[in-house]
Amino acid sequence: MLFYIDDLPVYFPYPKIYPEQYKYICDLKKVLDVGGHAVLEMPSGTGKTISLLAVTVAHQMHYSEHRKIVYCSRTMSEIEKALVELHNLMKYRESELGYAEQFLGLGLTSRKNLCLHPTIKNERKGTVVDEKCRRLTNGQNKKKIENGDLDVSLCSFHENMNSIDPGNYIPSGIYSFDSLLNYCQERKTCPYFTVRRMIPFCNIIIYSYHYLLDPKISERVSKELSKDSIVIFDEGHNIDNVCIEALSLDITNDTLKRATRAANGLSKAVIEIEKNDSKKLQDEYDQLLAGLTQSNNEKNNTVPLSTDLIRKEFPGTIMKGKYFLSFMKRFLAYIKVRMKILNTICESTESFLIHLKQLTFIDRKPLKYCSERLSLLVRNLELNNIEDYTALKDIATFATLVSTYEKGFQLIIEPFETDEAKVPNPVLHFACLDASIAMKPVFQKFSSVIITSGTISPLDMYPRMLDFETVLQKSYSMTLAKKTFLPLIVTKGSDQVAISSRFEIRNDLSIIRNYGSLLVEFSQITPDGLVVFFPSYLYMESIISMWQSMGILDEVWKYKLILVETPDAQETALALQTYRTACSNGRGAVLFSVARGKVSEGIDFDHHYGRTVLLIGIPFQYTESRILKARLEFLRDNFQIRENDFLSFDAMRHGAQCLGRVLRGKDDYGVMVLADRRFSRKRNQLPTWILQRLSDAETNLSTDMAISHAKQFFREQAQPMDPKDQEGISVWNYDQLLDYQKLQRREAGIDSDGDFNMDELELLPDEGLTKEEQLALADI
Ligand SMILES: Nc1ncnc2c1ncn2[C@@H]1O[C@H](COP(=O)(O)OP(=O)(O)OP(=O)(O)O)[C@@H](O)[C@H]1O
Ligand code: SF4
Repeated sequence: MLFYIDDLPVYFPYPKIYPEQYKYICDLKKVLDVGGHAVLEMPSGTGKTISLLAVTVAHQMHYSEHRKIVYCSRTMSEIEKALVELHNLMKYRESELGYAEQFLGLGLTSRKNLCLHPTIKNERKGTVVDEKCRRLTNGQNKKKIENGDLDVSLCSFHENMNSIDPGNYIPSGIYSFDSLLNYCQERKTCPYFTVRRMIPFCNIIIYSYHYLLDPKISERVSKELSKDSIVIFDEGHNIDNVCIEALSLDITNDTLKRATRAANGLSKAVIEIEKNDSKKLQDEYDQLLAGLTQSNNEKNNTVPLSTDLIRKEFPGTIMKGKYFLSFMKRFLAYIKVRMKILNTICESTESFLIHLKQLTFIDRKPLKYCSERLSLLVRNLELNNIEDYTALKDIATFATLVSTYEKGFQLIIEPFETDEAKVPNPVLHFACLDASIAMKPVFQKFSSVIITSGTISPLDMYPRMLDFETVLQKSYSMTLAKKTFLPLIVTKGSDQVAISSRFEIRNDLSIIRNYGSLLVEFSQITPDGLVVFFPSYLYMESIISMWQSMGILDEVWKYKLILVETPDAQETALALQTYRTACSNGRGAVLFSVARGKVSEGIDFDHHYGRTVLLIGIPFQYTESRILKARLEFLRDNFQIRENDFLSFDAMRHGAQCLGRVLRGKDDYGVMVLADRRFSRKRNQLPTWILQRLSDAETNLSTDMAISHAKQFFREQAQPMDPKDQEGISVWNYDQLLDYQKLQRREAGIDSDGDFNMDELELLPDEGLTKEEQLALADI
């Protein structure tokens, strides 16, 4: 359907629209008009993706600024899904407009997924694909390969692109990853570089958060995006964790061993080359200077520096390869000494650097360049076995990060892996505590950033944690013609003993038994698929083994097949496949999974794949973790967010994410069981759309009461529903949409005396209205 918001024609590729979609689109338009950032919560499965695309594409195509759209999503499958929706949208626009618009929409993922090189694409690790590709595509190496100084052949897919104009690597259109690979395979060009180099020419680029949030990557991939681009973070409820992970790393004894081995190997290689091919080292040195001069002049293009000045500016200790390696060995030796401890140490980056300087005379400045310096050395010395250098790369990254950021980080050195361990196995956690560090450049650079998700309550937590201001924070409710999902808070078993996953009591036999009978009863009454979420793997394992000894699993087995999520991705994929088969063939299945795991974040259990979701306990983080403690302290001191507020916000957002898995659209239905007595108190932190459907009578149920509510719900859902019943309530056809718009106009046009304000009415555009409506308005 085509409708107008003010003067903006919005093409929407479905014959009907959900009321919340329309309101979401209107708000997005306002945000784009005024500029500024927004946090929006839209119920799960109500077509957030298409709404975002429809309004941003409409905005881009209609207004002269033609603002580029940068759409960030979390996983490759979600990126693919967005590309499919975009493809449908553009096809619909074409059919309505009568011509195909010049529009390019591409998705970017790693080289590992997009490489076509016959041997490199088979490498298992992404880092190896990256490094091998860089060698074949790096300008200087290319010269050497062409001169015969380097014994490898260039990547033909990359070379073939030289004869094509950068704007013509791919014709306009929307390309899913498969169609991109097919097109490039045919033309013998590289899909990865096609997308990277086409970013300036794209109308919309869809990629993962990291390309924008990770400073190590965004500098290379996203620097050409213009300030007025519209940036969208879909599924943004976890954005703070993505920011933190991008700037955190762990160093273990094993990392140190491998890094030392790599540094020794590199030193040997340098000595060898010095003897046999000293020109190579001189070349490496010259390249470093040339590279530094270029990057410096790109960054500060007003004051170009000469190579001589750069030489003075750049720390001499790491200028030449061999000096740099002895510098790295000194740094490694220092870390080794620091990790020989028996008690946990927490310190700031500042105190780490002071201590480092006192003991080793290493300054902050050379540390800053370590990461870049090492990459160049490994690349230019043309060493094979790139995997051998990954640990050294981690150390160099650590050196760069620790010397770059002064605040918002903590070094935590723990002597033992777990609290019970007796044999030391130290870990150095370099933990970023401040998510706003990675977000800051994004908010500074782009004028409109939209963070949206199905579960992002409480909304005001995000502007506080990420340190930005919004022009709009809004949570949308879900319009339903009949109750299609039933949230139930179960606080006690049928024997009236309270149930909870609280650490102190979670292993009580009565609680385990009550959780067990809840599971048995729900397996009995749930048609097809039942998904159970536990707060952690540890708890899931212990409760499963206790259920086994109590005979509970045998009982569940009578009604459903039992499958379990594990940390291994392949095992989990197999379990999921079997789960789906059992749901489809009528056997029915239970899937045990964990909140914060892969299943809870990215897998949809639509229709019969998920008729009940059972949340066993509140998924709090492990509060004894020192990293978490440090983060809580940081949030309290800097953003005035109290520890408990953050912990319960974090647990509830992950809980809500699990609940949302089973409701994937208006025609879907399911029961959401929140089984922990603490949910009763914390229910206000649930997303508005869930809270609105939670009646007071369902917030303190025992197992038997919950079962009777659920039984009745399933019975009602089994009655056939006429889709017409939904019309006007949870879906609007075109006429109903116009009625609503008219109503809105009327409301806007009524002045304080209750009369129509004719001036205002005259200002309203009459596009989008039928002839009769325009006449009716004119009559008024
Ligand atoms: N107006 C509509 N009419 C019919 N189907 C629609 C409509 N809007 C969206 N859909 C379809 O509904 C499905 C769910 O949409 P989508 O995945 O975008 O939901 P979502 O809000 O992003 O959910 P989540 O945030 O949980 O991923 C999609 O298959 C989409 O094509
Ligand atoms: S240029 Fe493209 S095809 Fe060639 S190695 Fe790199 S990613 Fe693979």
